[in-house]
Amino acid sequence: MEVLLCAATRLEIDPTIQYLASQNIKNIDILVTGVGLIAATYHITKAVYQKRPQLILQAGIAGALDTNLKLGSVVIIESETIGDLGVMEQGSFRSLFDMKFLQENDAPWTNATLLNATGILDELLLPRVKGVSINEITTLPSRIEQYKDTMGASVESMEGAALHYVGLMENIPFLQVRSLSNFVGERDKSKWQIKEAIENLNKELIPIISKFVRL
Ligand SMILES: O=C(O)c1cccc(C(=O)CC[C@H]2O[C@@H](n3cnc4c(=O)[nH]cnc43)[C@H](O)[C@@H]2O)c1
Repeated sequence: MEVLLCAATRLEIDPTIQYLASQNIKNIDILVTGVGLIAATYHITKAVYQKRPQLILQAGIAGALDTNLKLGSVVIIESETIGDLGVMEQGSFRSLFDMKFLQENDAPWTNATLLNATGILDELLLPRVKGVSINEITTLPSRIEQYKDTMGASVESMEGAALHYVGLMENIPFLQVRSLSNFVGERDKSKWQIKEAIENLNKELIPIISKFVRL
């Protein structure tokens, strides 16, 4: 099976890149997309057309919106939304669905979410959560509540929805794996656990990859 493994930054998947190189494993393409939805969408789409992978894995760190989640823990994403695509009007946020630019089940959306219904999640024992992707890293408490309460999201990233959108549109199985480096809204980086999150993410990645590819 040809697998495309992508991340926003090389640092996030560097231990896995090193491992794959040390084992001389060739049927996994590595893609560093850059940070953000636009860069991720462009680079994933380009790689899909050039390589036609049978599985796209996106791995990275993320912020936890749900304070019951543990920093450093690894989760898989069952659905994605885009948190800040719309308009702030009279104190409340209206999404493209609220504005009627999109219907909730227009492809590739299912009930206004980008759902991973490929069955891949069933093969893994990791906790499943809902993700929200944003362009502007969230700091406002009211926004955090909105993403949690209105969108049901537990984790926030800047690229997840790009993977789900492209995977669904191109009918390619995909999996988003995230490790929680910080609580959303916490800008004091001394309280982030980036090192632990990257270590734990990469510890999970090799067993996940080996489920789909002979290593
Ligand atoms: O500061 C560092 O040492 C460092 C090392 C590796 C990666 C980073 C990043 O900041 C990566 C940005 C990447 O992480 C996701 N992310 C992480 N926390 C959040 C958050 O609270 N809200 C949104 N996104 C988050 C995001 O997907 C970025 O691509 C820093």
